[in-house]
Amino acid sequence: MSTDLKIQLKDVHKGFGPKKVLQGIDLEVPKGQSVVIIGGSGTGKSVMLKCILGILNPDQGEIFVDGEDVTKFSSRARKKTLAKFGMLFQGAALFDSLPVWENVAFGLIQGKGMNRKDAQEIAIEKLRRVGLGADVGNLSPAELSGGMQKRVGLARAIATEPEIIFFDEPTTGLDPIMADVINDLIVECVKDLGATTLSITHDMASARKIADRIAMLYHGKIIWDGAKDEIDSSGNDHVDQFIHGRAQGPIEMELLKL
Ligand SMILES: Nc1ncnc2c1ncn2[C@@H]1O[C@H](COP(=O)(O)OP(=O)(O)OP(=O)(O)O)[C@@H](O)[C@H]1O
Repeated sequence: MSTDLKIQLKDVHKGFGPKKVLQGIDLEVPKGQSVVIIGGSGTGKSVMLKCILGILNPDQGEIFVDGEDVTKFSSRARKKTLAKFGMLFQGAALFDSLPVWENVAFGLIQGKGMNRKDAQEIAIEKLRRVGLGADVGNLSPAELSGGMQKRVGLARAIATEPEIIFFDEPTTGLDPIMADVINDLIVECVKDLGATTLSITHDMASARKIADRIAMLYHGKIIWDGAKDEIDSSGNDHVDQFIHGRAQGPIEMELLKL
């Protein structure tokens, strides 16, 4: 594998019983690039991310992170690799039992063993980076609006200054303007860090903003992969239907089968 590739999937398959979800995924994410995976509900976007993170084991295929096949890792080696990742989950996934600053500092304290005082300082700096004042640090996540929670989730994702960041539906549940604000922040923070990112979303406005490259997942395979500027002239009917959100077209209604 080329050293310029941060993440590489080769012929990855994953199913659950008779249900085939991933059916030969090939994907390359070069260092410093932001790739967004689009695709309908239930097409396997989350399953793919979980395979890369080692939460799920693929049935077949290889997944390289920095040239190492993570599917063959021991749990200790996997933990080391996970330390390279930051994640912004759908719905921000914050712990209501912890104040905001401690949510942001979680990876620093638990993952890196940093003392609480230093971790708190970094957390407040990261909160500031995403437009939140130090006072927000002492609130409970339950006291925040959805947009603020996403900011906190982003601050947490960048707190350990990871080499790779996964964004899982980063704009879900936000109004279009707040979504755009979060997209801008994501782009800025990723640029600051020089991070490599892999994101999944249904939101084409978000994909267009945060991606260098877009890949579309359909029926277990990447059916189109190109620079984001090429997506409007992809020449692929499935891609066209998806990006224009048309009910009619070659894509079957996956929902009917779920
Ligand atoms: N642990 C599991 N056990 C059984 N089936 C699963 C499991 N995880 C996912 N699936 C199935 O795999 C398929 C793909 O799910 P996945 O969550 O990856 O879809 P997705 O593309 O991320 O969808 P969405 O955009 O709606 O979040 C679904 O049919 C789902 O039911």
